[in-house]
Amino acid sequence: MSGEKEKSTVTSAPPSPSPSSVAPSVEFSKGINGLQKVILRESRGSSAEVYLYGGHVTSWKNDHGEELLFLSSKAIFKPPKAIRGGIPICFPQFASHGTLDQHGFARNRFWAVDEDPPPFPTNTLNKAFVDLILKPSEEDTKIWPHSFEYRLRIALGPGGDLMLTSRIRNTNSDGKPFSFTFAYHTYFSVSDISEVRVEGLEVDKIYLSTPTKIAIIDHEKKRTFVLRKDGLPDAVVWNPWDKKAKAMADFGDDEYKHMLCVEAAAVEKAVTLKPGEEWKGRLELSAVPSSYCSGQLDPQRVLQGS
Ligand SMILES: O=P(O)(O)OC[C@H]1O[C@H](O)[C@H](O)[C@@H](O)[C@@H]1O
Repeated sequence: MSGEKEKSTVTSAPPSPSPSSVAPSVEFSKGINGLQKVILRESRGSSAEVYLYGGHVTSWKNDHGEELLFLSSKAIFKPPKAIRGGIPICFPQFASHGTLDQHGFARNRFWAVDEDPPPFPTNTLNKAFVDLILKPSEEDTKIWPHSFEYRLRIALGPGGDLMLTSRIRNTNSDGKPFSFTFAYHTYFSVSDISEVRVEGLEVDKIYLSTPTKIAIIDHEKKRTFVLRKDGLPDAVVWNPWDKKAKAMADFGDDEYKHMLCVEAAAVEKAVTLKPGEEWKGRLELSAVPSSYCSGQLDPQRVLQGS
């Protein structure tokens, strides 16, 4: 990892009361290169780290302290470069499907802590969570001429499940709708890419209308990641493999062996919101002992040229 050492500065109170003896906690501290990060801890020991830069989850550990996400040892924690690994947010554009830079701009903007988010229907008791918000700057509206409020809740459940909920609202005052594509570009940490199966899929493909549950089976680790998604019909599977890995400055030559991106996405059909309308897209990740099997993805139903 590049840059300065991390240092802890501020500790906040837990976000909600907990019936268990050790309450879930939320701690604000300085991470790499002094960038602000939030550490979520759950009572049984699992944890997650979120950088305000990008609204980016960089770490998710189970209650044995094992890292479940891949983060490149060469990740550059310096704007405007997006952090390589963890869970980058691709918004308002996935990949190069549009006029913006690859994957849009949400992943390289500074998000703020949302002090007073509108209520969530879900129960937050016993969860460590943080609410972030992104609003466009004047510069952003020059490249994407729309006004929006993007609220992101990142929560760690009592069993160590990681939940990301995005709520995106059109706040245009000119009466105009806007459309976007989206992905949670999750980098899973795997023992050895040759020992991993995603329901028998190939890499660098966009799978359309997938099941809402996807299993990533790591045979060597005897661990299965279960991805559940809502509001996100598609899934992207990506690994750069050897040649592309060598060409990427922020990625180690051999690191492709230890990562796999499976991305819950809305790509085929852009989401369109009228002023005042809100979209919700949810990702829930859990890591369970193998072997788990969800529904099969259809290798015939892929978006060509992805
Ligand atoms: O290098 P990035 O801009 O982070 O993009 C990384 C990758 O993201 C997606 O998964 C795309 O399908 C890939 O084609 C792309 O290379």
